[in-house]
Amino acid sequence: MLDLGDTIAAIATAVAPEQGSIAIVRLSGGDSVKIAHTIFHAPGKQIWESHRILYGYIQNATGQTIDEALLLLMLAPRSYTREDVVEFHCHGGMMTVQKVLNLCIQNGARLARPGEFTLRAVLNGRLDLTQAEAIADLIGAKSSASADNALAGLQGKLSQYIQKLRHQCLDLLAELEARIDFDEDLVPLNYDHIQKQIFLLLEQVHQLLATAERGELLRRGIKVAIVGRPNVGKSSLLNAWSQTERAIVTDLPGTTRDVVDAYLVVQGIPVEILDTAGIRSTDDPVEQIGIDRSRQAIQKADIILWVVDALTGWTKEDERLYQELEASKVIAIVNKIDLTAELPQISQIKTPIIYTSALNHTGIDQLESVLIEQVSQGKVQQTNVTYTINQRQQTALLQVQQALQNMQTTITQKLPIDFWTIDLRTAIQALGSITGEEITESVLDRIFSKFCIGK
Ligand SMILES: Nc1nc2c(c(=O)[nH]1)N(C=O)[C@@H](CNc1ccc(C(=O)N[C@@H](CCC(=O)O)C(=O)O)cc1)CN2
Ligand SMILES: Nc1nc2c(ncn2[C@@H]2O[C@H](COP(=O)(O)OP(=O)(O)OP(=O)(O)O)[C@@H](O)[C@H]2O)c(=O)[nH]1
Ligand SMILES: [K+]
Ligand SMILES: [Mg+2]
Repeated sequence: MLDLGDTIAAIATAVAPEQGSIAIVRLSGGDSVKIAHTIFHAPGKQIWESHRILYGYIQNATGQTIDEALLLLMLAPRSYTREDVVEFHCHGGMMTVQKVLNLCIQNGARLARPGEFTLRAVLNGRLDLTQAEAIADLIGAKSSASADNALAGLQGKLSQYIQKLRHQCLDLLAELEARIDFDEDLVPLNYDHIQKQIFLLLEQVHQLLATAERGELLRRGIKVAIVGRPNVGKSSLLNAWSQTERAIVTDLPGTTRDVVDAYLVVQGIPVEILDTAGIRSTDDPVEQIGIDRSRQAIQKADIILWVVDALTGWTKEDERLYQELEASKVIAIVNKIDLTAELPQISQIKTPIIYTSALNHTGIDQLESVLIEQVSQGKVQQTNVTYTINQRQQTALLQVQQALQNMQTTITQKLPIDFWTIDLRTAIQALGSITGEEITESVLDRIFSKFCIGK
């Protein structure tokens, strides 16, 4: 399944027509250098040494030149995968890299699966699992804060913390096992001291678990749908907020037909905003499809901005549609406050209310802070740690927490030490699964299948 003996090949850079002045094809494995010698011709007296760049031509079997290129050689173990790695730095675009990749395959390499270079880096001990997961996060980062967060993971901050916890558990296990084997020769166990140690371990686990929510927000971001009756200023709000002219604005109700999206970053969290067609009953089949899409956007969104016009306020129709929504997901927006000195009071709803003028760009700051408050709902705790855990790591840490809590009970009930160690071993195993010290192939598959090809 892992096929570590193969030499793998992939395009390591993004492939797009007429884009990317340089593109990289990468080889890793025992035959990399042999394949490189076959297809790459370096004129003159250039030396094939590790961490050197060679200049030359990539040629096919008939001697035809495919590209003028640079070759970077990184010999085992001084490479990303710790295997022999060869990179061809070719011309960009679509055709050349594809031809060079094919040439590598014809000469004995196999196409790499998604994440397979990084998988090899893990299996060869250069990265642990948390670092590999951080690499996928770094590539996928949509805000500077999420990139910083991923980089902290890549630099091993999270894995050091987990290793420290695991070693504390292992030390405790050793102490307990010594009692099982040579009870008579040792001083009696100090129960209070052991309970204290477990308490401290649990506190650290709790600290880590508290980062999960923010981690999820940073990685995944949030989706916000702007909805409401026609002409209340939904598209104007999208434009004002994103400081673009993404959406068409006119004074005609029913202007927006399709869902229009814009992307921005709020307090480090990537936010996708969806502007939707105004909801009303209509005979126009095109408008009706747009309204169906508004309803789909409502389903997909984490937060719904329900916009009303300050002049008309909260109408019966608003009330009817609002009843269909999940109130905890809604923020009410009273827009066009520049048109009236008397702001409508909306007493019917428990949802937060923000007053804006898309025309004058007012109320946007307040909208942002209420939005972040709403999505985190106090669950995003500010801790002094820079890294965050992902869902897989959270699941494992919850197992650790459960096992340590079980152990507390076992001790309180004065059960024999053998029972304590069972719980402790469970905790140790779960901690090991986070960094990859104790891991199964199916877990590896699940993690690396989410990677892009060439990484
Ligand atoms: N062209 C290119 N750029 C790249 C990568 C790459 O693989 N190729 N990387 C891929 O992710 C990242 C850099 N990561 C790398 C990590 C380690 C080694 C490496 O050769 N390490 C050896 C040698 C170190 C040394 O000589 O001191 C080692 O650690 O033993 C290379 C790249 C980002 N940029
Ligand atoms: N005075 C004032 N006018 C606004 C404001 N926001 C929007 N408008 C105007 O209201 C009209 C409708 O704005 P849109 O942004 O197209 O409204 P919409 O909700 O997207 O409309 P549909 O897509 O048709 O549902 C336009 O003439 C806007 O210029 C505001 O804050 N103040
Ligand atoms: K409109
Ligand atoms: Mg609109």
